[in-house]
Amino acid sequence: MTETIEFQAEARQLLQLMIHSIYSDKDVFLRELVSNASDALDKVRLASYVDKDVAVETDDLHIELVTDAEQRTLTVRDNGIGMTREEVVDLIGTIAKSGTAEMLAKMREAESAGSKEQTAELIGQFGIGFYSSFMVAERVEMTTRKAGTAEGVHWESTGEGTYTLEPVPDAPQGTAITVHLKPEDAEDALHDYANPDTVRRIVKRYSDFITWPIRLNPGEEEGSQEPINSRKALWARPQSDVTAEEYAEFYRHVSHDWQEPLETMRLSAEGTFEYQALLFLPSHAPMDLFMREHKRGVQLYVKRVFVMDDCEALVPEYLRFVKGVVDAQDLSLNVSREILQQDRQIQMIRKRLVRKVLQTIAAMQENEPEKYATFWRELGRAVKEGLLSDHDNQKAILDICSFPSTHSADEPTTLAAYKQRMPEGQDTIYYATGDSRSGLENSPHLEAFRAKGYEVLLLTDPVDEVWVDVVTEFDGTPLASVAKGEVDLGDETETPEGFDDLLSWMGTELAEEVKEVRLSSRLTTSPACLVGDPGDLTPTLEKMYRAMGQEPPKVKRILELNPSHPLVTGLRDAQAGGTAEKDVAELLYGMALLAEGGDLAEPAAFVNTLAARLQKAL
Ligand SMILES: Nc1ncnc2c1ncn2[C@@H]1O[C@H](COP(=O)(O)OP(=O)(O)OP(=O)(O)O)[C@@H](O)[C@H]1O
Repeated sequence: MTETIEFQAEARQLLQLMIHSIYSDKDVFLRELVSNASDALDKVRLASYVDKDVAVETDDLHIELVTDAEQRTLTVRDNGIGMTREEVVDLIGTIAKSGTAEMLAKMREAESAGSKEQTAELIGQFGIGFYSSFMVAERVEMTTRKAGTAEGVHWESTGEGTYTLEPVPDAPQGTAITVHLKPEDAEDALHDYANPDTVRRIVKRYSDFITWPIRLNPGEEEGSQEPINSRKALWARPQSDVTAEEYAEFYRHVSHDWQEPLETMRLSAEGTFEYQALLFLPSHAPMDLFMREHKRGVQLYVKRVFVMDDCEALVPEYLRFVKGVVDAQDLSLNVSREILQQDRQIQMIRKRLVRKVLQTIAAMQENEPEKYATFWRELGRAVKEGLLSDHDNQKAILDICSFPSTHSADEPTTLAAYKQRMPEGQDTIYYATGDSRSGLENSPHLEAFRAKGYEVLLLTDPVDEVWVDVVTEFDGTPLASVAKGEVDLGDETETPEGFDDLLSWMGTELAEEVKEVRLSSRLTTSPACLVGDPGDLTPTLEKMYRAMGQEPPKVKRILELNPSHPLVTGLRDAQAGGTAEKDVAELLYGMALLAEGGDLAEPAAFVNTLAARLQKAL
């Protein structure tokens, strides 16, 4: 009985992109199929270790490639874990990946802008796996049987909207995918994938490191049982033996990222806790970096046997973009994720891995500033989370951070470089936090700092709002917000006198809005600004809480007045003469709020008060 089922909407859109083949390098479809087959073999071996009773065959695990020039087909077969009917529907008929909708939206944008390269780049970042076979196929057939189950299933589709499913009583364990090839088209870089030489070349190029034997046309006379790949685990080979290209291919295999890695790292330890690791930094932020369900972690192997993907225990959250493999010698293959979190050996490996990554970034910063700049632009936002969570490495993380500042419009600065530029008399690193650079640059809080020639860090990432409360100094120099606490810029000017009555009058009039009214030493041109106490929530943080659906505690701030501003001295005199009115105090407060880019609680009331005042002045 054959069933016809529709692809999920996102899957349909992705398939259309494949069929109309926006990706120029079509050979990669074979890499994707071989990569999936290799994963399936890893899984079946693990299943047999974990549960000795399941009826899985693990005798001759391998991948088979069969070409048929007459029928114009290429078949990729594995005797791995296979899929149940439900899994076929869930895994092949739908795309469960986070970020799909976003990626498709971006892709439509790129397409309507006519940028083919950009579309290809997006799809490369996303990774498309099995669907890439539709770049070269008129039709794809798949027969699969889940290891340990009795019945298989046959899947077939032209990629246009629907697929069919049919039970297969006598399917072998694992998955066979037959690609019915489109005609060869040299101009479109569509090679003859029914030609064994072509297939051999592609496997050598893209899949040589796959540890399972890949056999080409094994049943035939000219075919043989000899694998066409060299099967060496890259992380176990001497470093000098492995080429950059081999690393890059392996990176693609473990990360599903089609772009080159930014950095490759090797580490190993001998003795009681023996392990080897091969790690990569990506050259761009993965789609799901800031999504709740993002993946984290590297693959864990035990004595060359794959144990799990995304091993969280090996990588802290803030380094979730690190990809690669850790191969440990003395762990049980049966380990669960929970046990791993407690395992001493894993904790030690994790510690070293973190140090290695931080050192690699530091070296990049020192020796390859452009590469570092790329890294920081793409992934710095995640790294900064470590300032909060990884206390032991806080200093090392601070060292590799760079921040936009008033020093340069486009080049961020490290804290060390900031310190070197500090003029005589400045003993604090100043920063401002907020939504946008331009908002911060124009905020009244910066006035006195600018006047004194003090550089200010302009921190606009959401995470900046949080780590600044935890990190209080860098190399012995305190960090301070320009919008919090009292500032002492070391000026010898005397405290202006005669404002006490004004301050207490305004304090009373604005008691609903602010907790204190005081004179400011941070203003040169604006009449007033709002500041917080050191532990207070900032307005941006308040907004972030609201955006997450939480109502933060109401924080009253402090209104600071510029004693040399005519509006302030005028109001002082009016107050002394008994003619000051509450609405002027409210206007001053509203102006301070607007100047820092804040939102008025009642904009209409503010405008009415302002209009009435202006009328009087005309
Ligand atoms: N040969 C196979 N044997 C068993 N399961 C497979 C096989 N090929 C694909 N699958 C299953 O289908 C899922 C989807 O495969 P697909 O290639 O589309 O994406 P992926 O490999 O998960 O990720 P990516 O798209 O980034 O390559 C896989 O995660 C796997 O569970």
